[in-house]
Amino acid sequence: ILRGSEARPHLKPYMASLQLDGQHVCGGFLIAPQWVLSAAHCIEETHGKLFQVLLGAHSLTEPEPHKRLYQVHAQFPHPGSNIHNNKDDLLLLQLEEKAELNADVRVLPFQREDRDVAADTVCEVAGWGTTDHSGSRPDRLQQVERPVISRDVCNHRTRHDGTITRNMMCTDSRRKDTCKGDSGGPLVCGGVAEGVVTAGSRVCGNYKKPAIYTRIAPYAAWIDGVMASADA
Ligand SMILES: NCc1cccc(Nc2n[nH]c3ncnc(Nc4cccc(O)c4)c23)c1
Repeated sequence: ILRGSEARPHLKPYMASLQLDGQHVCGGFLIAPQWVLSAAHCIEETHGKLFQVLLGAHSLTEPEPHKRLYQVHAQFPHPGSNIHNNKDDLLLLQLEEKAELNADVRVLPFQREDRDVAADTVCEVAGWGTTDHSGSRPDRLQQVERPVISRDVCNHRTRHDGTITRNMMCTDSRRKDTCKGDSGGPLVCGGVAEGVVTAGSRVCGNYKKPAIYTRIAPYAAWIDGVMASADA
């Protein structure tokens, strides 16, 4: 998160840190006791490495009462996702067991009504992603508020030039923005997860490249289907 601020500890109890060999690589969030939603791009280059999910954390290193690392029982990247574009950039992770829910570990509801969030709506996004252009990584969860921009503005020739589909949404990226390691985290508008951070052009903090999110509502049936079909 570029030019945001430290989140109030444990006030975003749905936040997950996806870790490879003990290092934060992506965000994610708890959508059900045994399920975390993140971005499909987050499992690139994970072959053979230990992939774990940290819940209940504010600091990535300090001991905290309800912090716990979960093994991943199964991973379900969306079948339409691929490494060459941002389409269907969603990942469902089934934890080895149901997370113990408490003050620091809570499920976040996601939007099921497939209707665009109005432009200028101020939403918030949090993560342990890089906080500057030199790639500094924070120990404690950061957050930033960002206004939604319309798909038409985001698709302008000088912005994302028509690549933003109706399954995506954008927020203004002038100065304050998401960045490397924030992928997979939720864009929260009015207490509901409306989108999932996708890297897109990977540019951070440049107003000409607005932040892109995969909208969740169009995928509600896929999410429900995977959760229903996976073994208990
Ligand atoms: N703002 C959109 C967005 C959301 C999520 C992730 C991202 N960026 C990135 N995702 N993956 C990456 N791998 C390498 N570099 C990256 N961005 C980067 C790194 C250093 C300086 C800088 O200005 C930008 C990214 C960008």
